[in-house]
Amino acid sequence: MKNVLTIAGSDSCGGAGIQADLKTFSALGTYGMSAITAVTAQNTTGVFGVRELEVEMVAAQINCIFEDIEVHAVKIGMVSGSEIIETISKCLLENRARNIVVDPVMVSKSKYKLLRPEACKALVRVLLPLADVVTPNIPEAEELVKGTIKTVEEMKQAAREIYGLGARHVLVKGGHLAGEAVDVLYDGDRMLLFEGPRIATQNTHGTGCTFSSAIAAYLARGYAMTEAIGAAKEYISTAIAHSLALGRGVGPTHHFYALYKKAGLNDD
Ligand SMILES: Nc1ncnc2c1ncn2[C@@H]1O[C@H](COP(=O)(O)OP(=O)(O)OP(=O)(O)O)[C@@H](O)[C@H]1O
Ligand SMILES: Cc1ncc(CO)c(N)n1
Repeated sequence: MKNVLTIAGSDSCGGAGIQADLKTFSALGTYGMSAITAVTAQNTTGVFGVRELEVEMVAAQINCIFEDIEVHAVKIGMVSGSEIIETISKCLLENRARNIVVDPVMVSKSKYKLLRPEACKALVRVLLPLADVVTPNIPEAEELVKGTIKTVEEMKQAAREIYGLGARHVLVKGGHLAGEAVDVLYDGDRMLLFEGPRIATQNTHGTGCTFSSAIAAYLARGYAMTEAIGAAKEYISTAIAHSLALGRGVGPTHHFYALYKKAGLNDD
């Protein structure tokens, strides 16, 4: 069994954050562990409150895990503020963490700020150099390059610029553009496209969390980066294709579709 750690925020409605990450780890045959950075009161219609954890508690969670259990990959999601960012970096360096996937979570689909605006610089300076891959969506990539992105060509240009900030691979996700769901990967040398059909659904709560966790799970299982992203793209596409119309807003993706079908269960 390969073990994967998520360092992220809790989403009370279970569609994004820690909860999406752990479901993804399980669905992909890995053992999931978590260090919670913040608790959000959240449902499919929005985010209604956030409480950050004390940095000592964030550090204690991470250190406890590394002291006791081998960690084959780490996914970093919502980090909330600069102090938490510095703490995570220190812990991961001290514990020689490997296969680090950084999802630079900034704003929720419902437009709530999940990263303090002043913490963006710390995220770039401290977390990007640790990242084997960083996975910004279009608004996050726009914030990182301080420009607008409307085409795949502009996604490629942004990937080049973000690579210059220190991550070993940059995956700019095209979920927020119209047309096919195209993601662009740059490794400092090659530019690769990962294409999937755009699925007509409003239920895309937690797609970014799920995708980055799937990449971490496949890296933990020993896949090379390009193969891990390809397999994760297939996983997120299936999870979106069978997403759940839960709640009154943007519903979550379906992590266990194949298992449900095998067990003869219905989504209702
Ligand atoms: N409607 C869709 N159909 C098919 N693929 C999609 C759709 N929406 C997003 N994707 C894909 O899902 C993955 C996650 O990308 P997306 O840009 O949605 O992440 P995100 O905005 O970070 O999500 P989050 O809501 O968790 O912040 C990417 O591979 C993207 O191409
Ligand atoms: C806790 C949490 N992390 C990430 C996201 C992604 O948007 C979210 N909605 N909530």
